[in-house]
Amino acid sequence: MCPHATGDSLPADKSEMVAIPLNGESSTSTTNGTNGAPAYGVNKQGIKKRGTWRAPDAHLNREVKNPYAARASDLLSNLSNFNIIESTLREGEQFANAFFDTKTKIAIAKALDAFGVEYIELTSPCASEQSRADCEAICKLGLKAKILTHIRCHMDDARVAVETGVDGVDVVIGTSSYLREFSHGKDMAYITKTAIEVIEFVKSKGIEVRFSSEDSFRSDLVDLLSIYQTVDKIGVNRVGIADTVGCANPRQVYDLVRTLRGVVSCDIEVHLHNDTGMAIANAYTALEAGATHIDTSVLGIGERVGITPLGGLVACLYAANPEYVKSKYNLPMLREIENLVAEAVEVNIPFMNPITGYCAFTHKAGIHAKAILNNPSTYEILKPEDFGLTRYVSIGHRLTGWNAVKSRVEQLGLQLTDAEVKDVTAKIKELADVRTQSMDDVDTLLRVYHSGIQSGELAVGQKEALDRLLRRHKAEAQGRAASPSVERSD
Ligand SMILES: N[C@@H](CCCC[NH3+])C(=O)O
Ligand SMILES: [Zn+2]
Repeated sequence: MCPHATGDSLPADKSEMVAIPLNGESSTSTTNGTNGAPAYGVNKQGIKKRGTWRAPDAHLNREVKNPYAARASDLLSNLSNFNIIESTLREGEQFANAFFDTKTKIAIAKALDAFGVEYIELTSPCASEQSRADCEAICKLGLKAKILTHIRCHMDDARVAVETGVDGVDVVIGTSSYLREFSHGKDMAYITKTAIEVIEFVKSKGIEVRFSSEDSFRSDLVDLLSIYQTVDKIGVNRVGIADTVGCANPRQVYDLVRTLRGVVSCDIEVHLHNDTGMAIANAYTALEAGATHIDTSVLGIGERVGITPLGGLVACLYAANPEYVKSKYNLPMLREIENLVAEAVEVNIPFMNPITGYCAFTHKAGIHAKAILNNPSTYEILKPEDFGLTRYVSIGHRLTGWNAVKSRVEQLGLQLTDAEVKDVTAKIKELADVRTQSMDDVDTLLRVYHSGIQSGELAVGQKEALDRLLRRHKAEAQGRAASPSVERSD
């Protein structure tokens, strides 16, 4: 029997886990609710004890260290085999503040291509004459990414799209009763007939074609599966699911994608709006359920609050499989792309943005700082260096700890004992109770403290002596600022 099954010996990272009994259960009847196997370890007396957590499939005598490790259903998962359809130049153009001139569109397309997205989706050439010209210009750039354009499910649009030089055409039409009744006014029979016509026409031109419903999560499931099955049979390359109003939750996304995966053999794309903040989670779960393509935009810009953001999705998928994501994309380019788009649409990068938010790699609390300095993985799931960024430990505040201060002392090349570092840390906290200290303030304090110790004017615990040294330093600095001529040698 593997040691974990006895509950006596656990991997170190599980040793602090507490087995939580379900209501009214006896220890021996504890099950995981699916196969009758004990979900939690029991000792000989049948009493659950601290540290007796067991993986649900431990009864199979397998060495299972990670409760989230792959299960049979994970064979569907495309977390390590997906494509990004980057739609900043289509969905993103629908952001209220977006206006992209040709030069900006080309700069964004080139940056996305250098980052490594598999597809770039462009506004319909039927939207305006400039949109058509820009689409043609981007097709001529010779990028590695495939270029798609996005059209209504209509032959007039399809005829224009196939002449632009794109690698594929993304066709969309509303299927929910809301959109059928209040938007285009067509029934499912008409939609199906037109979809077949458009798909066969685009295919006849030798380019990719995707058929997507719109407002999929408020569409009738039978209608959806039936039209997807029809277009799959005539050889569509991808079918698309769109959470157009951002109403779906991860379980609904999993269920719909999983069901569709069993019905069609073509690729499955998902397009997820972020109205309730679910867009990244929904994209993740769509991949788990077997989706193959995810729509993104830089910073998530799009209609209303937009769609799955490229950076957030990359962060989430990096956490799932860092090596795969690193091998696929030029991660250090992410910051440049986000800055480019932020500037173009005149917004700031949100402070809580994954990866590039201004404090994404800043550690503050003393306990965190100490652990981070010993091993960054303690409080970081993303490695800043993989994104060309740097970790920062903030120390000029009342939550600071002496370990973080010691690290700064060493960076500055100062020699202080641990007792002295603790002493100067107390002073930082005292000052930070009045106002947060800048890095400059902290460095000055450390230098003054250090020279006081060196000269013998200061010893641990001599608060008044330290205050005197600080006052003297301040006066000298002010004197230098008031009479700069004393610095001159002539
Ligand atoms: N922006 C539209 C189009 C979706 C097409 C899927 N890529 C929507 O959210 O429904
Ligand atoms: Zn959309």
